[in-house]
Amino acid sequence: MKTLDTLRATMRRDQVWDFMRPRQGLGLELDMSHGTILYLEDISVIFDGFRAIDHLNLYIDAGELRCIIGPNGAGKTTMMDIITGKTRPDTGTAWFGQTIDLLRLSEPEIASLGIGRKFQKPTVFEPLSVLENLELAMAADKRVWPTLRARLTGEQQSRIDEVLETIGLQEHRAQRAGALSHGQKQWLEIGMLLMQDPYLLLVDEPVAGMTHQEMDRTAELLKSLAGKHSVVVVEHDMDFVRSIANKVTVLHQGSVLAEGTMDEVQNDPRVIEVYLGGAT
Ligand SMILES: Nc1ncnc2c1ncn2[C@@H]1O[C@H](COP(=O)(O)OP(=O)(O)OP(=O)(O)O)[C@@H](O)[C@H]1O
Repeated sequence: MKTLDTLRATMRRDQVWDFMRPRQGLGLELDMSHGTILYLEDISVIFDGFRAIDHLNLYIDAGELRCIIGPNGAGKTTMMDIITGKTRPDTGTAWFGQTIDLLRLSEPEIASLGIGRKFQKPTVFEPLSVLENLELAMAADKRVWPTLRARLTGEQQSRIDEVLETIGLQEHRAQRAGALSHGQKQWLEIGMLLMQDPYLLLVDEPVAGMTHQEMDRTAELLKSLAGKHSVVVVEHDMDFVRSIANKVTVLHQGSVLAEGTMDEVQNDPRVIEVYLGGAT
């Protein structure tokens, strides 16, 4: 644990761990009794007169795995930014479950409610081992720090083992994160988010730069998370989307152009015209 102490002394936790903060202190309880975890309704975002999001409506079910596709500039990143509180919409509403108004909460508060975000580039701590990275993610909960300093409790150890198995890095637990392949780093970062047991995971272009084998493994991983978590994946790789998606939402010019199974959206003439073209 010496390395962890050194890191704690040098890093600004509020910067690095905002997205991993434990859900505590807000007194807000997620109510998914209607089966929906996220409601974005009539959302618009205007940047310098340009409508990046235009009357967007999007509903995500509890436990579903949703893929969001769309051409460059369609508003996918801006939509994720609204969910996490990074960007405030000019109009519209964003509810987490039945009762939590996301637009009234700060970015760290939203993260602490159990909305985790994985950006495209992996941001693991390269000098630390896989295990230490997961311990650190768990240590985002300050209450765990005194325990970590001594030894992990049985429960904490089992949680780490469970996550290591989910991300398929059991054999690499002692390996330095910097020595992992690109794909393994991405899985480790997903594992770090899982240590916080998020309700909703937002994943941005998870397979960019991956080998085919890594893509297959990532598909399995994301599919295994559905049910236990709601997962929203933004991805350009159509083969990958086809391999994981039940339901696909196509964004275009800041609103939903089409929604349905991969076959439905791929055969939708409007989608073919603005996005897919001959690319599939
Ligand atoms: N801070 C900003 N100021 C001005 N315009 C912005 C800002 N952020 C995004 N935009 C514009 O809003 C539109 C939507 O951008 P966004 O990044 O959400 O699209 P995207 O679907 O994620 O695209 P990509 O697939 O290329 O990542 C784009 O035209 C972009 O240039």
